[in-house]
Amino acid sequence: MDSSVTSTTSTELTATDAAPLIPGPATPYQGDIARYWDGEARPVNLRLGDVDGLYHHHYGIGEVDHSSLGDTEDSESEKKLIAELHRLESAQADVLLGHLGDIGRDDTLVDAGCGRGGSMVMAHQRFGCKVEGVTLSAKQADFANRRAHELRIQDHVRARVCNMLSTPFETGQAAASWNNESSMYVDLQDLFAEHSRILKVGGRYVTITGCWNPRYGQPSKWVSQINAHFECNIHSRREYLRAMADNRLVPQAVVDLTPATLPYWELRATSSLVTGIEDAFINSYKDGSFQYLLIAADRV
Ligand SMILES: C[S@@+](CC[C@H](N)C(=O)[O-])C[C@H]1O[C@@H](n2cnc3c(N)ncnc32)[C@H](O)[C@@H]1O
Ligand SMILES: CC(C)=CCC/C(C)=C/COP(=O)(O)OP(=O)(O)O
Ligand SMILES: [Mg+2]
Repeated sequence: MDSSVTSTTSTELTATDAAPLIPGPATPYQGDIARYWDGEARPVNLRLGDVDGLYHHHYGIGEVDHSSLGDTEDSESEKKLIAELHRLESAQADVLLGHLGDIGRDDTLVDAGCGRGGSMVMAHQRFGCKVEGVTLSAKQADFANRRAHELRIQDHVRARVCNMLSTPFETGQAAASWNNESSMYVDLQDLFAEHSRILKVGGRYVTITGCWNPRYGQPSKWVSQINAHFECNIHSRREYLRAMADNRLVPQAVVDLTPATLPYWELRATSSLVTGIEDAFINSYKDGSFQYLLIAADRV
């Protein structure tokens, strides 16, 4: 499924009718990121998504339900472990959506860096509203739109190939917007300026992100390893708060999800679907150099 590497170039992203063509990546870096996600087909993402059709590219939170895993190693063990990892990833999205505030059916939400669209589907199922997503990857946008069609929610859930720093949304159009593990690919001042523009006054912005901890001093070797693995640039916690303050986004909740995500990583490290990045997350969360953070902010 979806395993081929795209043949498009950085300047000519293609899209289907469902994912209308928007001008290509603004920078060569964005072209690299578009190619990265166009070519991504890791079993740890596809097999988890196959559990119930919600395809996530983010990590999990919450206690592991050991009773769901069974006591003995048998042919079903791996299936149970995959289902449990997926449950924890969906729980993460649930927590993010729970911080969006009161959302009505007539509202529009924006998912910046929407991936294959799992969070968008969950948002629509929860609020009944429109959800607009943007991703640099034409493959991801097509995938998300295909899922929306299969679920017959294509009138409410739509992904587009688009740079989240320059979106087609009207000023003040969004009741709420979010980045779920997608803010480490962009400059935060530019990102929050765009969220601030598209959010209505009184609207809510939420991010769940990995950030380096200023108390550690500088990005640790584990943080550098995660950056290299995903071609991203993890920001510090301080940078998030400063860039929000500069762009009329006032934190209403800052939640350290690090203790809540460790069980997910420790379980994932025992699975056959490991990708090799598990130790970097576990070690950096444990030595305090890296944090898994939720920030919910009011647009004032
Ligand atoms: C780790 S995935 C997260 C996907 C999704 N938020 C989720 O939780 O499943 C990162 C996403 O950010 C997107 N992204 C990175 N830079 C972007 C940019 N400048 N504009 C739009 N999307 C971007 C990628 O295309 C990818 O979909
Ligand atoms: C918290 C941080 C720093 C996240 C970096 C962004 C990222 C790649 C998220 C997970 O994507 P994925 O679900 O495709 O990754 P994996 O294949 O490892 O599950
Ligand atoms: Mg994943």
